[in-house]
Amino acid sequence: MRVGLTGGIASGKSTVAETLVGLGAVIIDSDKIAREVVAAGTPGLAAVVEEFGDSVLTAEGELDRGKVGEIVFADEGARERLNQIVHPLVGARSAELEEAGRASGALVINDIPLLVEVGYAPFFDKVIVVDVPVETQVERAIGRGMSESEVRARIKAQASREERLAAATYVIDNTGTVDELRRRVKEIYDELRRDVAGS
Ligand SMILES: CC(C)(COP(=O)(O)OP(=O)(O)OC[C@H]1O[C@@H](n2cnc3c(N)ncnc32)[C@H](O)[C@@H]1O)[C@@H](O)C(=O)NCCC(=O)NCCS
Ligand SMILES: Nc1ncnc2c1ncn2[C@@H]1O[C@H](COP(=O)(O)OP(=O)(O)OP(=O)(O)O)[C@@H](O)[C@H]1O
Repeated sequence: MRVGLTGGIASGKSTVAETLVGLGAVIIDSDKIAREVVAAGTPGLAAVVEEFGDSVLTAEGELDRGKVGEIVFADEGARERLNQIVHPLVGARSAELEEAGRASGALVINDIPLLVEVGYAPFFDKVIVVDVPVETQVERAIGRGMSESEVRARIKAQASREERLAAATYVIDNTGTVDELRRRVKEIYDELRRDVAGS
């Protein structure tokens, strides 16, 4: 059984993922893998530099993420070109990790912020969507140090709430407290474990 976890920026995915790990699940974190595949010295980084030029590198030869963010969240064409380089690399690495996780007998959950945007929903048996209103996303992202314009540009580059909810098997409403969130996550985890045991 393939399980995906998604939600817009600052919706609470990492908090959900951390709770799932505490319950015994293995999480495959696409954001983390997306950083690894463009780390210094990787073919992924070389491909990004070929497309966007040397100016996206820091003095230390790493990807200047702030700069790339400024470019791609203001220009859909540039974002598409970056996605086309990074997403296949993330997909390949995720598949390897998923196989290893499954071999351990744990429930494996793919945390993919762009699951709906990239059209992956049909490849998952269950999709967990973390849902909050846009204004809550903005508030929480600002609380974590992002500027309002940065967060709104990212939200504009993502699926709408409605599009995400249409793909959901389970919806996690994260407008309450973190304790409430954790309780809902436990319910879903228990149900998924029962499903796996019964299949
Ligand atoms: C543009 C980059 C360099 C900005 O890096 P930065 O460190 O500021 O952000 P980070 O990677 O931590 O992403 C934060 C959040 O931004 C949003 N986001 C990131 N990339 C995208 C994208 N291509 N489209 C829409 N939203 C995105 C997601 O909600 C993500 O959780 C980076 O996000 C990137 O390489 N994006 C392309 C790869 C990608 O799609 N990653 C997301 C999941 S695979
Ligand atoms: N129920 C909640 N009440 C208040 N704050 C919350 C709640 N859930 C999460 N947060 C806070 O909101 C912020 C975003 O949460 P989190 O990092 O889990 O989201 P995310 O979807 O993983 O974000 P990103 O898309 O940036 O990776 C964090 O600072 C987190 O502590």
